[in-house]
Amino acid sequence: MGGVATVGSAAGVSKGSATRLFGMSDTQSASTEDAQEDGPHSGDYDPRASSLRGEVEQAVMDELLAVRGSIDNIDATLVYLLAERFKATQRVGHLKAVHRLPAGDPGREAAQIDRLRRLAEDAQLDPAFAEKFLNFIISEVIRHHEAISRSHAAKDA
Ligand SMILES: C=C(O[C@@H]1C=C(C(=O)O)C=C[C@H]1O)C(=O)O
Repeated sequence: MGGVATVGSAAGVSKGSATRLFGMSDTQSASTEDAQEDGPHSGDYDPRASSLRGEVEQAVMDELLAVRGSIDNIDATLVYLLAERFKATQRVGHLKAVHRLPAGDPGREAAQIDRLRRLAEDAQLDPAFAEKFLNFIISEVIRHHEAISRSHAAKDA
């Protein structure tokens, strides 16, 4: 089986979401195909939604909206990255279920947390936050692995 696919190809990134993912301008990403304003599932998302409208000067609002454009790009990227990570961990879950291995691997987790804390320090991110975030994800992964293991055991019964 091949390795984990790249974020874009695996997630089926359209022109609209590529625009957001990689910060391209509309003209950079434009093609002769149908011009798509939004990504595949952005629905009626309003990037200008705010409770501050009318409360702040227009120039401040404009700057806020510009920065929020970057925040939206980053959030979209995070969703695709997390989706890709969960695809990989689901594969681990099936492997563990087939070979009757425990859902969690505390030794691996300790090494990951140690590494991520150091990476966070390098990146000027709060290491305690990085640890909490990883633990949050891992606990969800373990929940998935337990479910995979149960359904695998039920099939055998
Ligand atoms: C994905 C795995 O299963 C669990 C989840 C982990 C993770 O999300 O990184 C790490 C270790 C395990 O507790 C694994 O063992 O590699």
